[in-house]
Amino acid sequence: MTTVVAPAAPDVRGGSIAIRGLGHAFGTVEALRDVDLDIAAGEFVSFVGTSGCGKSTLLNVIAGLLTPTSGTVTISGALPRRAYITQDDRLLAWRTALQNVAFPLELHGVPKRERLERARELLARVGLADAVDRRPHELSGGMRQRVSIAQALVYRPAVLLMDEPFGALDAWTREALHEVLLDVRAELGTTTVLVTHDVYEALSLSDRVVTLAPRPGRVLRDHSLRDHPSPRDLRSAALLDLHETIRADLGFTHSTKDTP
Ligand SMILES: Nc1ncnc2c1ncn2[C@@H]1O[C@H](COP(=O)(O)OP(=O)(O)OP(=O)(O)O)[C@@H](O)[C@H]1O
Repeated sequence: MTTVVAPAAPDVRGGSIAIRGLGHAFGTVEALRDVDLDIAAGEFVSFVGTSGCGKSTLLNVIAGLLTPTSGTVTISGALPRRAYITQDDRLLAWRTALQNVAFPLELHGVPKRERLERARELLARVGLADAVDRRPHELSGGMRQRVSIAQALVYRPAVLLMDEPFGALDAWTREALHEVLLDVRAELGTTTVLVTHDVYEALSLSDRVVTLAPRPGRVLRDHSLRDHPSPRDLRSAALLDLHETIRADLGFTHSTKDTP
């Protein structure tokens, strides 16, 4: 799903996110408790944690789709443009890939020629230049997900929220999309929050990896990767050590280094 929330001045770059004393309960299920987190404008932060620890709930609160039971989320900028990508695409079945990608621009009155040009450019970046005229049912799951990613990026979001966007993709497509994401982020200064189960993915993309503890979900640790500039060698001793530390945060006791 891709939601574009609000238009903003064209020069908006990034948007900082301040989370204070955040808690959320679904009835008797306490999903989040006392989450305090600051994400700077332009920063790339990943949330990792075991299944059910509250990652999606936290992202949904940041997206404004859920009202927290307690605490606040403040995103800087008057009306920062936010885009949200989940694992399931929500493309419009009767529209071509090009028309789907152009759709957020259409909603905000961007002239037709410009919106189609931008949509075409984004589709080319995600490797779908040859599929612009196909409708969703004529695309594979991975291709549909790439259309969703292009649709999220076409609007040049100040804040990009992603919930397992690459989970269903093959390794090559995933790697290619990582590069697109890093390039777009470098160009636009987009503040990016990624929920992922893949610790390597988090380590290769992020400025910070935040681990969450379950029941109730809360911030366990906040690991900075500022000292590891991109592109990163995930086989370097320092990153393998950090991978182990994050696994230990999540309660895994067997080291991947022990695996023959
Ligand atoms: N709509 C809902 N109603 C009731 N409980 C919910 C609802 N959504 C989430 N929960 C519960 O809140 C907790 C956190 O769920 P959430 O989906 O945020 O976890 P997650 O870390 O994203 O999990 P996963 O990695 O498996 O996607 C879980 O115990 C879940 O069962």
